[in-house]
Amino acid sequence: TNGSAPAVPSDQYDSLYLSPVTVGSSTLHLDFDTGSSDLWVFSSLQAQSSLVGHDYYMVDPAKEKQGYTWKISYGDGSGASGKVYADKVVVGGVTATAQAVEAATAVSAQFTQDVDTDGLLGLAMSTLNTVKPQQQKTFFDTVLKQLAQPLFAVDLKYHAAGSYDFGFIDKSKYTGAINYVNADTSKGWWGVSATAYSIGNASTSATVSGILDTGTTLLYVDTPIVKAYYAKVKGSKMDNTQGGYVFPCSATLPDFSLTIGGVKQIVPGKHINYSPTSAGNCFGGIQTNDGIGFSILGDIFLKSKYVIHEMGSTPRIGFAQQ
Ligand SMILES: O[C@H]1CN[C@@H](c2nc(-c3ccc(C(F)(F)F)cc3)no2)C1
Repeated sequence: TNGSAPAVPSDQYDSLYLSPVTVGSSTLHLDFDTGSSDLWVFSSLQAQSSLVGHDYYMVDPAKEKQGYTWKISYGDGSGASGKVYADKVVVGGVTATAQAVEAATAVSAQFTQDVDTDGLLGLAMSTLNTVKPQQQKTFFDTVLKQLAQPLFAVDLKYHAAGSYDFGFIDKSKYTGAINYVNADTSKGWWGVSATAYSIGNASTSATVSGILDTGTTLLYVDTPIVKAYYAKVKGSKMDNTQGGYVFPCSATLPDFSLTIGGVKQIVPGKHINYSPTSAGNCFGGIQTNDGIGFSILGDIFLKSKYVIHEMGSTPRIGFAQQ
């Protein structure tokens, strides 16, 4: 079976995208994350006070994987931990009958406060799964053999609902050719590399290696590239209080592109105005990766494309223009 689930922006800035998932007998709204590999949910194991505003998984003790635990932390210091159950998970009509469901016993304040997010569904390689004593499969790995094609396609949109397709490529969601490159999955992520970047009409040769990450809001690249970009934005500055580059909301933002597989993957300038700040200017969608040594191609990069993640004998990534 194949299937498709909507990806709905959680707020007016596309901070994250939420998709409906049936877990056991509950329907939750999860953040599909191609940068991690745990399917974890808010659950009835938590204190009632932590569940206010959230949908949550009613655990069935008979389905517990006795002695299994999980604990995960994310780039921003948020995180969660808990116990593991084997239960039915349905995404867009695609059913995993005994999927490892990681039920939270504790979640960080950032998650408790984000009342729209009821958990995450990881879509990176299962080698990054945090369950002990035995690593568990992602939803995608669990359903892989029942899919017509071993792939899922990501169609995140700018200030609009998009979708995640499982097992098929939807021709109505893109124009032009799909440009495929091999994926570097050796570190557990969907890794790609670019041979150049461009700011407006000016192109610069550079090696930009990065991971595709639907769970990260912005586009994080090496500092010299960030500086070169905002040098083209009048009135922009690095604002440490706001935690990144900001600019006047009226500024005209140049397009940015990364050349992947010989094809320029363009991020429209409009997408790079992420949100207004509390200080009356606007926060950039391109920010520095703080020298972590690789780029994070998050939603700002992804939301103008249809991106196919194919787990064939050689993992590939296909880019097409929305
Ligand atoms: O680890 C990397 C894998 N992908 C990135 C990711 N980060 C989150 C996240 C979602 C929601 C929240 C909160 F609700 F604000 F707490 C925090 C982090 N989801 O994927 C980082």
